[in-house]
Amino acid sequence: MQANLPPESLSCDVCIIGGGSAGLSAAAGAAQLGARVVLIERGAMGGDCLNTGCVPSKSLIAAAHAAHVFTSAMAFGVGEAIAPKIDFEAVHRHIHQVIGAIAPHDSVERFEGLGIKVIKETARFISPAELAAGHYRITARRFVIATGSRAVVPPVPGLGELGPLTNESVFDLIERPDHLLIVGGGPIGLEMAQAFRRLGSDVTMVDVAGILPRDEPEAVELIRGALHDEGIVLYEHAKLIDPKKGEMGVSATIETATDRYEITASHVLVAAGRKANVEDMGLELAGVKFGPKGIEVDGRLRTSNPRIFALGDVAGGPQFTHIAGYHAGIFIRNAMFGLPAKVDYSALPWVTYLDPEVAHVGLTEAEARKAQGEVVVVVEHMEENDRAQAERRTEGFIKLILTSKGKVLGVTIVAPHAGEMISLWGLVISGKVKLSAVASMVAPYPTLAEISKRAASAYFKPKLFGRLPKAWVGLVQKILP
Ligand SMILES: Cc1cc2nc3c(=O)[nH]c(=O)nc-3n(C[C@H](O)[C@H](O)[C@H](O)COP(=O)(O)OP(=O)(O)OC[C@H]3O[C@@H](n4cnc5c(N)ncnc54)[C@H](O)[C@@H]3O)c2cc1C
Ligand SMILES: NC(=O)c1ccc[n+]([C@@H]2O[C@H](COP(=O)([O-])OP(=O)(O)OC[C@H]3O[C@@H](n4cnc5c(N)ncnc54)[C@H](O)[C@@H]3O)[C@@H](O)[C@H]2O)c1
Repeated sequence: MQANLPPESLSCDVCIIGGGSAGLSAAAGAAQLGARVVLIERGAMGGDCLNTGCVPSKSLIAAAHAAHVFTSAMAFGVGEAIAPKIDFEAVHRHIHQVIGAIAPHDSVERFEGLGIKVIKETARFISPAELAAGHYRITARRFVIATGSRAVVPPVPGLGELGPLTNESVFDLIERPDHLLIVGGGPIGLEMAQAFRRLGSDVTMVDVAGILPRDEPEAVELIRGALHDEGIVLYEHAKLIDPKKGEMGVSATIETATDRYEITASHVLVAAGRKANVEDMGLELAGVKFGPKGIEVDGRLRTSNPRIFALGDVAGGPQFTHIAGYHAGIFIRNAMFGLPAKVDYSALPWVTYLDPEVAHVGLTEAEARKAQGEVVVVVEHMEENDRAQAERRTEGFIKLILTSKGKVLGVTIVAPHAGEMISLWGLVISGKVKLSAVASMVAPYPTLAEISKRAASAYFKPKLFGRLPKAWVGLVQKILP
């Protein structure tokens, strides 16, 4: 913060608010194309993903996976049934070492090295074409709002007063919670539930609706069972009532359609959805419209002020780091190359990093039926996959949603490393690759990824081994010497 300095005017081609995944990608792209770029970030460079989101959560999950190996190795004849000793301070150190290892990539120094002026201040529009950040007054040909989102504390009386953990504080814990109560069963809540459970915490989760509402019901069912088997207590379609500080930490009532449960927990984590960061930014002065979901944008990510774009979580669409990067690409094509590029989410992938992972791309069966009417569904189970058998991980499946002509509309995979396997299907959808290409590819044996070839082949099986091919083969065999 540079206090009491006289106002300094800056003029640039692109001024970006927010140094998270969206803002950093847009800044790097524009600067490398020769634009004069100013980037304003009030907090830590890297935003949520690096500091309080993807990176710490996946690091915690990696620690939890290591712990789980101890208790699951017996099935292979390895070890004995003992819970591993968890040094939670060392887990915390591991998480922050990983953040530290990635941080230079998102650092002020790296971006200054690209010729970008980085200002560590809070930005606020003062007119449709000017903003203030500290003592700077900045005018730009184009502005980008990439201010991200934050956790919502739902309006449950008493919950806010508890000062619950959110993604901003949970990775700062240096002591393992004895009993973690998680409010919200979306991807954040579930990933944290399994990770903390595997590291030895008791975990109770409550969701007003059902868990993972955007995923295929079969995937949700499988995950529900897996979490239950690991000892996570899950209340769905349930209400949290009257949480308050008690002797054990926090006490509360959970009410389902049929029962009421009194619970106590040592810590509460809120993971009940996100709110776009739109406040106190002078958006009204800039003529930028916004609503409860975030800033209103058109297909080219332009706001109601055509000089100003909104990217990433703040733009009210899907909230993923890869979408923030994708948005930055759309901005670059529009603002730098003058191309009318529009967002297209038809090949949008997402992965929930549970064990097994739940990976999806494109439409779900319900969405496809709504959009297309009739669809063809192919399901192949991991039981049929030799590698899954060898690794004793046969619980998952792949589900393809196809048109009657075999065009791929959507795919879900539930399996270890499903997130690594889903990219193939993203390419199939976005590149309009034929299903027959997947069916005829040579997949290395034995890999979990063979399940994709198997599912694609299953679609052609009735045609391949049907009456006509048989008749043809019969004829050819008569002719062949
Ligand atoms: C626990 C958790 C786990 C996640 N895991 C995954 C995952 O595995 N995979 C995935 O794809 N996504 C994941 N996400 C989502 C992902 O983190 C976000 O979608 C992504 O970080 C959004 O990037 P962004 O640039 O839009 O916003 P952010 O990263 O939030 O960046 C916005 C930046 O703007 C700054 N800012 C805000 N207002 C101002 C202002 N007025 N002036 C100056 N600066 C300002 C903020 O300080 C912040 O640094 C996860 C999120 C959470 C919370
Ligand atoms: N693996 C990933 O890619 C990943 C991981 C974490 C987060 N994210 C991103 O972050 C976003 C936010 O995640 P999230 O899990 O916070 O939100 P979410 O909106 O996905 O899920 C929130 C859940 O909280 C429940 N809920 C809402 N109010 C409640 C209340 N009063 N009591 C109990 N439950 C309540 C909802 O029913 C819902 O199931 C996701 O949409 C995703 O885009 C991605």
